[in-house]
Amino acid sequence: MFRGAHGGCKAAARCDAAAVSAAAKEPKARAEASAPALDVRDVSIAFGGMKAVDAMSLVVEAGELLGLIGPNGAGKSTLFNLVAGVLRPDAGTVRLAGHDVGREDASRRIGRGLARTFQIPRPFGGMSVLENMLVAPGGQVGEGLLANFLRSREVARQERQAVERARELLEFLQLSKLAGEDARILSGGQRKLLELGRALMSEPQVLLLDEPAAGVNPALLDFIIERIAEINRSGITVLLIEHNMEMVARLCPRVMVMAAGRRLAEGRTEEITRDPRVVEAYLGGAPA
Ligand SMILES: Nc1ncnc2c1ncn2[C@@H]1O[C@H](COP(=O)(O)OP(=O)(O)OP(=O)(O)O)[C@@H](O)[C@H]1O
Repeated sequence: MFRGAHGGCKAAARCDAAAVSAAAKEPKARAEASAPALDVRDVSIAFGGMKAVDAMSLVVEAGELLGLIGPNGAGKSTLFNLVAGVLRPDAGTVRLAGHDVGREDASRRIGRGLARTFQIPRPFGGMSVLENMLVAPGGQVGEGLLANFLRSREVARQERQAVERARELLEFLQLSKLAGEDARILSGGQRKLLELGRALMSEPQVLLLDEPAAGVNPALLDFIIERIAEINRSGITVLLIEHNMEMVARLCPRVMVMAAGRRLAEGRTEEITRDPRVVEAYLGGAPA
């Protein structure tokens, strides 16, 4: 992704959908044509007897940008962890492009085209912004060390490609000027952008975004919304957890609402956000 035939993103604002996604068009993990990008069925997990996710089902069609909303503690991030393979469900199935990934760990799921961001981005301090981009997803720094050890022309070529891709993504995210800076100097919003860039490095087909607007100033918020829209237009399926309803309204034609671990409502965003049950859940009432 973001390494299009045009030779990269010379101007971030012009980094269009064609440049955005080689990945979405290159069928890395070739999907069954009709299968949803993500299909979660009756998934549950309990922590110490408390059901954080309770028989939750959710379908995201290929190319869709679905919002996942709900009050604090509803189970949204836990659901992401179940989809990403960080947590194993007590019951239920998770399918990516038709493949049951229940037995696969997080790195296998990344290999199937799944990527995610975290609610609180934690860039590697002491490393530059560019170096952060080059750390394998999940922080597998060891891969870089091994690559150094086994250096060959092929490895060197792959590394050059990765650096090129990282630079294009930084351009796309307007972080190029900061490429050589220690990632610790980034603002909250810039950290969110770096997190997004790191997720895009693996050329995902399905992207899970956990509150990309949290702690972002209004000026940067517009830019992040625009970039997420561009990523989705490139063909990448997006599942977006967000409390910022402006972002949800602008990006998501459809939303799923969770409360107390369960699906509370689902449908067109403008209708769902007016649904009295949803309003009640946000005001602290328990779901019916
Ligand atoms: N590892 C864990 N151990 C114990 N309880 C957990 C764990 N992870 C989540 N929980 C609990 O599960 C419930 C759901 O939490 P989760 O973070 O998934 O909610 P959320 O909808 O993402 O909330 P928020 O919008 O505040 O991020 C909460 O009660 C939380 O305290």
